[in-house]
Amino acid sequence: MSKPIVLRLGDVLFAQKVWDQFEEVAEVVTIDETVSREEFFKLLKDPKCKASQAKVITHTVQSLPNVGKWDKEVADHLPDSVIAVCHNGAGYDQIEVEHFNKRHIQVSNTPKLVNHATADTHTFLVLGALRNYSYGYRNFMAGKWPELGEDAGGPFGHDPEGKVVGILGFGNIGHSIAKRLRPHLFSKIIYYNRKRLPAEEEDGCEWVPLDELLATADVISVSLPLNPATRHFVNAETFKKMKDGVVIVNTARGAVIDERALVDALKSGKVRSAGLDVFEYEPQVTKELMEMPQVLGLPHMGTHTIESRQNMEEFVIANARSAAEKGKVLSIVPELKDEDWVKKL
Ligand SMILES: O=CC(=O)O
Repeated sequence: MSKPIVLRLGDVLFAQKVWDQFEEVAEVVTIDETVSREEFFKLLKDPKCKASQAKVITHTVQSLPNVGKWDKEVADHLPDSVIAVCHNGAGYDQIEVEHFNKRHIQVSNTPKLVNHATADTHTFLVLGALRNYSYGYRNFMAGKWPELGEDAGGPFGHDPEGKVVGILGFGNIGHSIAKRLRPHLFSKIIYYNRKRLPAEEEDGCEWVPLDELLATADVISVSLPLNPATRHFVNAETFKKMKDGVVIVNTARGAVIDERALVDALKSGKVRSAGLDVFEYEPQVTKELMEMPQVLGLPHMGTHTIESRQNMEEFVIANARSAAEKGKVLSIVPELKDEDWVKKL
């Protein structure tokens, strides 16, 4: 019997050994992540290219600049043989799931494995933004300490003790963030999800209505996935409802916050400082945001550790293997879980 064909779109950084093991049971066809969208479509239709008979496709964000979003056009170009797209990442906003749903193609992501690294990054940004480290660091790196004196001109920051943290989006990563923030002695950690969690899943945090979170949190931690319902969830109107001098931290997706409104809120002082790992138009960053000393920024490094990336790559292979061998991925994205065709798999 011939081996199922797995199309790998994108580079392997850490999990080559596991890919090699997978190749004992699957025929892996690699397409370089630099392939253009048109070229990718051509390969999918070319009967001489094994990609045209793929059963499973693995996908990384590295292909995004060239192949672009996985939208209706991509879904429509996939051969009928494809049953699953296995994405490497917890966030899968690059894939418009509804179009794959229509074709009964499963989409999987890599939840949970990113929790620790993302929550560590988040904690760094919360403490750094509270303490105004970005001011001092920028001046320090520019060699201005001698001329600017104490702290190289950085204004005094704030201690976490006694402050309220409000987590927007209390999922896996939100829980990991709460765990890491608790030892820093914030007075209270509150959260907002559309649905309140059962008490035993709240980890000592308290659900509050959205407006109450906005009005009472000293630090707002953004941990919502990006989808049509959460795009610009934080916008000019929500900023108005926040405390004056609030600190905003985002390690989820840039577009959950309206970046233009954030710039205005930082300019007016409504937002005192921000810790940002993600940006609405990344890798482009609004110039004004980049230049503000009250912004502690990172170039989307939330999961940038060897351990996390290795775990994620290996889990993509586990998903692909499960799809190739059993017809069903291990971690189907939540939007598809309750679909009848998925339940029958
Ligand atoms: O941004 C990182 C991820 O989605 O895993």
